[in-house]
Amino acid sequence: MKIGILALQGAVSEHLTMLNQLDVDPVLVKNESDLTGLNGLIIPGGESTTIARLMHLNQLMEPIKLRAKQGLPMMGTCAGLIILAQHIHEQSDVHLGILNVTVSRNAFGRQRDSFEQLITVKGLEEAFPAVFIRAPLVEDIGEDVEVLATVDHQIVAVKQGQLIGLSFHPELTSDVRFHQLFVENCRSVNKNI
Ligand SMILES: NC(=O)CC[C@H](N)C(=O)O
Repeated sequence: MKIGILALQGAVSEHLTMLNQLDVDPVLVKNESDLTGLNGLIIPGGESTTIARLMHLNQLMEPIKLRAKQGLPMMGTCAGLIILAQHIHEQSDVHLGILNVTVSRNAFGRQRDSFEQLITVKGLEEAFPAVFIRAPLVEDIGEDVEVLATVDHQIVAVKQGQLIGLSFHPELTSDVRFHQLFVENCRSVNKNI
């Protein structure tokens, strides 16, 4: 199973460390050719405007959008969630615009810049240590979007079909369960792998 990590800016090596602990072949995605044969794609945290600018520069925006429409599983963490979102609060331009949610950038930041909290996640038996850094919040979700986790009644993890969006950074912990969950998701889509 080949799992790509969009490797333009942000927490790329941290996602790589997580994938190296699982039974998959990680691929650093910098150009369109790196998308060939992928069974899943992770969009890391970092700075969403920078990642988006580099995606345009490297001509990755449209090819990734196309693959999402074809059903390639994707997981966006923090800035990655913003990149996936269909609507961004008080911002007219969106990036991939494929995940049916409205996100608000730096929404927790106004209260607490960064923090770690144990959260309950649908599909995980034990609580997960979620690391939030200038994190976006999911303000609104479409009908087909499932909420996986909340913090103080605010949505911080969602799933819509093959797409997972997280406000926090599972790659900044030593807990590999979210990556495992994503890989299982990729495996169930690519049943012959
Ligand atoms: N840690 C993060 O990925 C922060 C995301 C950042 N606030 C953004 O808007 O892109």
